[in-house]
Amino acid sequence: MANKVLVITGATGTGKTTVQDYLVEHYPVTKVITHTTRPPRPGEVDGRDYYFETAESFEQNHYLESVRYAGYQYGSSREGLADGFNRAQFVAIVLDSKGAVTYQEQLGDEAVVLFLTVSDPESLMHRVTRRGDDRLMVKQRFASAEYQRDLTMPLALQGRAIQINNDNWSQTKVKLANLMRTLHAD
Ligand SMILES: Nc1ncnc2c1ncn2[C@@H]1O[C@H](COP(=O)(O)OP(=O)(O)OP(=O)(O)O)[C@@H](O)[C@H]1O
Ligand SMILES: Nc1nc2c(ncn2[C@@H]2O[C@H](COP(=O)(O)O)[C@@H](O)[C@H]2O)c(=O)[nH]1
Repeated sequence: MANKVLVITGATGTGKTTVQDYLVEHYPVTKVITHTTRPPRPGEVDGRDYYFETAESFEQNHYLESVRYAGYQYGSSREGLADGFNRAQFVAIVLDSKGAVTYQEQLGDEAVVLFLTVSDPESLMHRVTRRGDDRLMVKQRFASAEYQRDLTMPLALQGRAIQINNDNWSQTKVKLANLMRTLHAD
C-alpha cells in the first residue's frame, strides 16, 4: 500500500477538523499539525490543535505552502508531513482550498483531497457560533474573500478531489468508511 496524505478542505464550519479527528480516532491515520498566527479558540491547545505562532516565530519555519486566511497566517511544513509518514502510512491535514491545490500539484497521487460541502451555507455560521468562536472573529471570517472562495471546489481540484456533503454526520461516517476501505485496497 502506498503512502497517502488525506487533504481535508472546504469552507469554514463544513467539518474539516471533525472529519480529521474522526479519522485519527478510528483509523490508522496520523494528524499533521500546521502553524498559525491566529489566537487559540477556547479549548485549543498548542502542539495538539496547531502550533500557535507570533508573526515573528511564524517566519522561522520552512513551509511546503503557506497562506493568509481571514487576516491570519497559516502554514504546513515538509517536516510535519515527513514526521506523520514516519508514524503512519496515512496522514491527514486540514487546509484551505488554496493549500489543497498546492498539495495536489506538489504531491500528485500521494494526495487524496476531500472537499467538504453543506447544502445550506447559512448553517455554517450557526455551527461555528455553537463551537464557541469569538463573535467578532466570526463576522470577520464570513466577510472574508477566503470564505466565499472555499464554498466552491476550485477548478484545479475538479475531477480529482472527492466531494463529501457533510449535512448529516451519520452519513458522512459511512462515506469515510467507504473511502478508507478503498484506500486500504489500493
Ligand atoms: N455533520 C455535521 N452536522 C452538524 N454539525 C457538525 C457536523 N460536522 C461538524 N459539525 C460541527 O460544526 C462545527 C464546525 O466543525 P469543524 O470545526 O470540524 O469545522 P471546520 O471545517 O474545521 O471549521 P474551520 O475551518 O472554521 O476551522 C463543530 O462544532 C462541529 O462539531
Ligand atoms: N493552506 C493552509 N491552510 C490551513 C493551514 N492550517 C489551517 N488551514 C486552513 O485555514 C483555514 C482557517 O483555519 P481555522 O483553524 O482558523 O478555522 C481553514 O480553512 C483551515 O483548513 C495550513 O497550514 N495551510
